[in-house]
Amino acid sequence: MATILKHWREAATLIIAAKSKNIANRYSYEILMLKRSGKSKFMPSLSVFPGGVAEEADFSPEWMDVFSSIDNDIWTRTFAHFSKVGQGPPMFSRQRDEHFSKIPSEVAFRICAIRETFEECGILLTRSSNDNKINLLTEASNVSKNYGKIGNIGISDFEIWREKVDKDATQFIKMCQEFNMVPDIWSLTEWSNWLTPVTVARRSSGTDEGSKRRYDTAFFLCLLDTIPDAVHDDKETVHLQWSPPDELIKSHLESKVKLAPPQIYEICRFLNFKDIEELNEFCLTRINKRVTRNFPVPAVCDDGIFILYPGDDLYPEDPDIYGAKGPLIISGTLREIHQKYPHHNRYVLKDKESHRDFIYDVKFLCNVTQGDEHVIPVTDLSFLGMPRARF
Ligand SMILES: CC(C)(COP(=O)(O)O)[C@@H](O)C(=O)NCCC(=O)NCCSC(=O)CCC(=O)O
Ligand SMILES: Nc1ncnc2c1ncn2[C@@H]1O[C@H](COP(=O)(O)O)[C@@H](OP(=O)(O)O)[C@H]1O
Ligand SMILES: [Mg+2]
Repeated sequence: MATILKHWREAATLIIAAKSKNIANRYSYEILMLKRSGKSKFMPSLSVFPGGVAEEADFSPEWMDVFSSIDNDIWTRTFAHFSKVGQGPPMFSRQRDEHFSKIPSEVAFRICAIRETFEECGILLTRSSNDNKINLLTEASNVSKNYGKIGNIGISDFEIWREKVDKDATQFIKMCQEFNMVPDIWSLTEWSNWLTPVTVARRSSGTDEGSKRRYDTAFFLCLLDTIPDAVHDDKETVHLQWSPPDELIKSHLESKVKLAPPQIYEICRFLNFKDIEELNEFCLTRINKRVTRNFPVPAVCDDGIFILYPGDDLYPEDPDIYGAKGPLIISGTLREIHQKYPHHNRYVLKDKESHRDFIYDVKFLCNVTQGDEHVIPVTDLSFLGMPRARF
């Protein structure tokens, strides 16, 4: 069914925000980050949300039976909801082989995100038939909380199944059958979608055959009412941390944590929500909304390099997603360009004057909403003691 396409691979990632015990924090929740191994071919040593490449097993028609055996009525309504929720970005709406189209891709990529999270950090987001009420996405008016549910399979089975699922994704179906449970797809909000830029893929693969190192990634968000036990796998991931969004950004700016632009962009969106309950309410407003794909377009100007995102005045009408054309060249200095084209959704990577990466918030400029009505990232980090953006 080709989750490995000609130009990129399809993947899913899960942002987990859990209610914090530390009431002294400015933000009432903490976000889970996993540091990737230095041996990883893609984004080595960077901190990311748990996630990875989609497998055929995530799209298996066997999931139909697994879900309907838990609660046929809820599965029927959930299936109906996802089948008519509106056209999402291409990775959700594209045609697949019939065998892999039996469950909606909105369900399959949620299964992928939940499976990868279980493999990489041991958080198991599942519901069993004993969990009396599944909050139905389709009945938003009746739902006031959409927090995730952690499954319990007993300590002795836990690591055995984690290992099995890591080796073979079809084992996730077997595990759900064995313990009479289903992935808690209902608690995952579709949050964003990022397609890796061509230049990044070329850099990390070392060749022009960058398709293995490009990902069309569905980002989901799951809220938890308490911080669960979690341990990194010590293979693909070497460190695990929970941090409030402001501390994560601060750590990044102080070079204590290395983050890539998509993760920075997403964490800066969270800076809009101080309380996890505000975040929950925002998620409930997005139940019937779809995200648009974020395809970053690098641009070179007289004194620097920056990345353009959709909605920016300079974002191309027909972005070069296959990398056939050269880099976008824009004449003028960064300062001139920021003033001449005032609708910003851009990230300044380098300025030639200082011959180093920008630090502080001046890096990241966003003052436009995108087509999907999502919140925009907070870019003025002066409340963290960082200098204000200047041009
Ligand atoms: C796709 C992943 C979940 C990792 O998959 P794996 O199988 O290796 O575990 C993860 O990489 C991910 O979350 N990707 C989505 C974001 C992405 O593609 N990042 C690339 C960042 S680089 C960038 O945006 C431009 C910056 C630059 O240096 O030019
Ligand atoms: N011990 C380890 N150290 C570094 N990378 C590892 C690893 N074990 C697995 N991986 C890499 O993690 C990726 C699988 O991640 P996921 O399951 O999240 O999709 C694979 O990358 P490639 O797909 O680039 O080969 C695999 O090579
Ligand atoms: Mg991974």
